[in-house]
Amino acid sequence: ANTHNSPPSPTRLPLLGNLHQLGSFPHHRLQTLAQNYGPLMVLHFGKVPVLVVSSADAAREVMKTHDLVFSDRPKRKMNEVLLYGSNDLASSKYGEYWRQIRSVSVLHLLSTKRVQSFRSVREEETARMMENIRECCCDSFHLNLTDMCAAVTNDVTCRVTLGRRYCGEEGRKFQKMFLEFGECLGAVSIGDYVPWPLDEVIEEHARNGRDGGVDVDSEDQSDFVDVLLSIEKNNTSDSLINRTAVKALILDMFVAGTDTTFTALEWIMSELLKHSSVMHRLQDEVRSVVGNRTHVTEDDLGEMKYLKAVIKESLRLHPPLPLLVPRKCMEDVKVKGYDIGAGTQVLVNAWAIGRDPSCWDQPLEFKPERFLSSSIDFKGHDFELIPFGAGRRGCPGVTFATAIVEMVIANLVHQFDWSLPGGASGEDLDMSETTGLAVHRKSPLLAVATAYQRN
Ligand code: HEM
Repeated sequence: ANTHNSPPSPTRLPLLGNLHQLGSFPHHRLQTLAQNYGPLMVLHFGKVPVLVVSSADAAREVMKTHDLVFSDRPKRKMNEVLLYGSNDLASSKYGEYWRQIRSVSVLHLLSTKRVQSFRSVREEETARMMENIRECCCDSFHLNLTDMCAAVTNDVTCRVTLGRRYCGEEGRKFQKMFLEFGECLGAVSIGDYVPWPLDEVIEEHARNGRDGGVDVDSEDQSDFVDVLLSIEKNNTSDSLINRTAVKALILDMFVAGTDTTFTALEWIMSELLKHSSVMHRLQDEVRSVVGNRTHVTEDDLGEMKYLKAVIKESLRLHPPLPLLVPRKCMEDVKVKGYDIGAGTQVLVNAWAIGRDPSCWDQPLEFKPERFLSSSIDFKGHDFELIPFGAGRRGCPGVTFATAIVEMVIANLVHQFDWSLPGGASGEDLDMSETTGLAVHRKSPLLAVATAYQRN
């Protein structure tokens, strides 16, 4: 007898499968489909079966109970071409190579200790951003906060990974490259290899002779290229960290880290501009912690409970990667009584889970207060809030990202009062989303800053 028990599936077309049902905002359509078919359903993208996970409970089954089985990533043609043949961390298949580069990242690049060692970089780049705003904030000048958030994220990432900022002509070269790179990742096919100035950067580091001479465990401020070259040079025979792995890992920091972090900043500022009472409560907290000093330092952040609640609430409603990063099932497995076959791809709809009325009271309201009396966090233990994923493949950059986000937001609301151009009311702010891997605001966030006068 056939005992195979597949999750429910919407009817599909012979060739497209369910692809035609996804529309421009797959996370929205998949939420609607899940309301009819349940928190575990199987769609077909062409011929490929895709398990779509849409509740906290089902996400826990996939990313905790059966995490190992679901720790692979689907192979994407684009990654083979662009990301040094899937040698990067995010798209690497589950196995020994992934284990080694993951452990290098977690221990040496993204650890709490390493993130703390770059405190002065975040402080300087945040100060530079505030200075730029101060220069513009006269006569109701409209700032493009979207661009400014992108710039600060990019500058911090450049300094931490490559050792310096890239501005002017050089900066444009980098920016153009990332732009092309992003477009290619979304495209169906590309003709040629994307030119990549990373070779030059690595050569420069090697010429300066720091490779091999860095204590990879120390708290000194070696950039990621230095650390990785050291690890490469001091290789043991079973190490798989070669020059290609070094490049792929550096690239990962930009591809996985910058667009996501800057998206988070952009949505947080949007929600604050939309909800002036939340903005004022946050400003009260930040200004009372900082007292008479001119700016927020990282030491102040620990006391800012409401700031952390604002960030959580924004990531709940606007996870930068609404469907996380696809996973792949490595062997046949039973999940909540359903049979899932090896090779099935997996999408977790973190966006829908963050808005699920069975987890959240008034789910569509922006109410950071809900987190003040709750221990729910986004570190991958509470499955109703998983903007960073969870488990073995969960985001290793959480500490790195939150350090930037807290610092930038705290300073933005401490040093300035904010309003919308033309005195528009927050309710009128357009919150439309773009389509794409990371979901941005459709229109850039324009705002007017007024320097805050301490008395
Ligand atoms: C707000 C900012 C960020 C968000 C929302 C975010 C989100 C995510 C998500 C959803 C995943 C997939 C998790 C899973 O499959 O369970 C991921 C993976 C990853 N993230 Fe992040 N991320 C952010 C910032 C960063 C930063 C700053 C870095 C590095 C500097 C980073 C590096 C990575 C890497 C390397 C992976 C792949 C891990 C693996 O496959 O083993 N992320 N991130």
